[in-house]
Amino acid sequence: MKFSEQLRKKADSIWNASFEHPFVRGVADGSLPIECFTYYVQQDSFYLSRFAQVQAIGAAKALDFHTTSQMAFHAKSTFDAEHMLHEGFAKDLGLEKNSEGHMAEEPAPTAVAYTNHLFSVAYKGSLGEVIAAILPCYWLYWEIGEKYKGSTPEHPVYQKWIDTYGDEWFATLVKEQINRLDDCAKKASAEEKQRMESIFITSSRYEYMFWEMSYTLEKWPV
Ligand SMILES: Cc1ncc(CO)c(N)n1
Ligand SMILES: Cc1ncsc1CCO
Repeated sequence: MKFSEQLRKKADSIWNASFEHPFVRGVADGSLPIECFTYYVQQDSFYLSRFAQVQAIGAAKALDFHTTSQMAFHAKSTFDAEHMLHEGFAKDLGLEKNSEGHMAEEPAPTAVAYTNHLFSVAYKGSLGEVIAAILPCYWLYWEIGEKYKGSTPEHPVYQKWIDTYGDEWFATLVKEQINRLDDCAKKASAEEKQRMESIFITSSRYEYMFWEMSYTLEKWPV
């Protein structure tokens, strides 16, 4: 079994919890309160701005020219996706970007914790560990897109979100990173692969927590 398949299997119960989360189900059937989605878009705009920085650190960590170029291309694609997806939402939902170029008035505890996890891996880990950290973000959304492709939430904003992650351009990016994970794993020691697994599980847990954060409109307690 490929290393990516092993990780996917280990994360299965965590990913199933995401598929069934009321936020995800609510987008698919149109029942999600719009204030939860607006809050999600703001926090996700912050998240993706940090995600692109982590991809760029991955570009710098790559050991060959081609991978550096591809990782930098992926950082640019994250910006393009954020722009494409969230710009439309911003108009519909009445949101604006701040001086850092994202929409969160204040990043919420889970969004800060998740992006700090990504940064910690990016600064101290190998490229393989960086890919293990960012892969659940790609792969989980791809599976959500595939799962809910046929849904028609009768809400233009929710429909656009489902269509984006069910689209072929996204699938191509995801498959490339799954292959990169397997390439890195082939060259990694047993200890490094153990770290990659643990990092992948942590990111999977944070993906679940990101839905919960959005559904409950999480705030700092003080
Ligand atoms: C939190 C989060 N994870 C993954 C994606 C999709 O890449 C996203 N937009 N936001
Ligand atoms: C993971 C992800 N999310 C939005 S775009 C993208 C991939 C950018 O390469």
